[in-house]
Amino acid sequence: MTSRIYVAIDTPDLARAKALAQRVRTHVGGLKLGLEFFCAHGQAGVREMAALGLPIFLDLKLHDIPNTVAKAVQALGPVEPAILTVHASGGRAMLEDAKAAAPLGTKVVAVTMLTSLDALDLTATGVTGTPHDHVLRLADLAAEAGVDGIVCSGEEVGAVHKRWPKGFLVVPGVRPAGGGVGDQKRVVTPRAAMDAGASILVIGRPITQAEDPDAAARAIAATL
Ligand SMILES: O=c1ccn([C@@H]2O[C@H](COP(=O)(O)O)[C@@H](O)[C@H]2O)c(=O)[nH]1
Repeated sequence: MTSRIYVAIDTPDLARAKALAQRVRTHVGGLKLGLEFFCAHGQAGVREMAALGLPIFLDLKLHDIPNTVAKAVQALGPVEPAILTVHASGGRAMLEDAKAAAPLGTKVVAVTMLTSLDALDLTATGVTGTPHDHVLRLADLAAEAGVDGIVCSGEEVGAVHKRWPKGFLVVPGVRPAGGGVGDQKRVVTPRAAMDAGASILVIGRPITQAEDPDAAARAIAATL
């Protein structure tokens, strides 16, 4: 069975990105490339990573007015990522236009509340209510707009899965039991996220910063 782990290759170093991907490829289902990689290497870099033969998750978290996001999604069309992120808080029209502009085979998923934020951070941005409520509100908006799914933490994924059983639910901010959390605040274990209904997990540093990334990926995969 294909692994549900997408490894976050967060580095501006193309050679290191390729080497990491090659080391862990038998234990992961795809490669997640984010802002750090894309700002350094753009679409040419994405193509080089895609040539390794694993699905590409392009995590650019697009967030702008509908026309600008739609044009950006269109411009990304040639790389045909398997998954592409936009921010749910961009609003319904932006989400609809992003989905309409994406290639047919690309899942557009909407980031709800970053896993690096907690309740205090949310309040500080002027949003009232709990992270749970906020994520569910944005998940409903994403479903109504017709995108394929959302990104949320493992703390909310169970509730979202109940409301949107067919939604493609992406969970980052996962950490093996006892592992360092770094800048992540809403964290669960990989197993807990899968049990709650995650479609895929995004895992970066617990694999890429490990002394032996291959062994780390294998150990995490064995818990699923
Ligand atoms: O809410 C979000 C959305 C995206 N991410 C991304 O996932 C990885 C997580 O990396 P770790 O090293 O496992 O913390 C990273 O690329 C983020 O940009 C997220 O963490 N939270």
